[in-house]
Amino acid sequence: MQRNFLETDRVTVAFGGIVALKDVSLSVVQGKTTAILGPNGAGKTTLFNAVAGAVRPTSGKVYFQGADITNASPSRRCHAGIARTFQITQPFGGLSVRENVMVALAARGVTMKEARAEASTYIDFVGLNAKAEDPARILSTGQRKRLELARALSTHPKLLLLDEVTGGVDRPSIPELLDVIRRLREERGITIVVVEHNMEVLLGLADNAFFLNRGEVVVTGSVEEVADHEAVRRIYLGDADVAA
Ligand SMILES: Nc1ncnc2c1ncn2[C@@H]1O[C@H](COP(=O)(O)OP(=O)(O)OP(=O)(O)O)[C@@H](O)[C@H]1O
Repeated sequence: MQRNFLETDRVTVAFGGIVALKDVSLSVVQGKTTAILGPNGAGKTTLFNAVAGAVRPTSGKVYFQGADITNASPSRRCHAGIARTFQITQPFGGLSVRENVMVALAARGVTMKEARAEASTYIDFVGLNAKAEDPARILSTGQRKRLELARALSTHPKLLLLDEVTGGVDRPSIPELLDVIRRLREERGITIVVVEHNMEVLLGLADNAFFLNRGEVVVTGSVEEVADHEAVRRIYLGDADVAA
């Protein structure tokens, strides 16, 4: 059976009595940017965790590049080309931007000399050259997000899961962050899945979207179709629950 680049096949994740995901079938096309939308507690982070390997589905399967990775460890998935960023960025505050990227590279076992050279490439890519020797703790939220992207690049990802891309980022800094994300796809061929609340951002960034509510996919389609869907508009305008 021909499978898409990333697929979840009827994935259910239950934490005791709480069903965080219920029969979620997600399909991500290589080279496209896919958005995951939904109100608080809809299951977006749990879906990322199930793809990255931080949680195991209670039932269902996860496929990446045609291979069943449902039971693969997070490090095996990382090795296969899956990387993620987090809602709350966690750089080593006392280390410089350059050192933060080098630490990520060292985890891959490269020499210090190679790590320094490769780190420069990624720091340049995300536009943090001027901050390379500054400690990460003095970076703005937007700069931290870009540092996180540089760190993610060090794993040579084919698929990048971005949680709350613009969350906490001041408005004027959003365009340059989005520009980096677009270039990840255009120049590095990385397939991107984003969780993002800002509809304006999504319309300029994503091709397809999946809208989750209470752990279930309730709307899918192009990002424009999903943004225009009545249930989605209701949630975004009033934060009401679709099932209510
Ligand atoms: N480790 C866990 N143990 C118990 N319940 C959990 C766990 N992780 C998530 N949940 C529950 O699963 C549901 C989905 O949570 P999840 O964090 O995936 O939603 P989300 O869409 O990412 O929400 P937000 O937008 O607030 O980040 C919630 O009810 C949450 O409380």
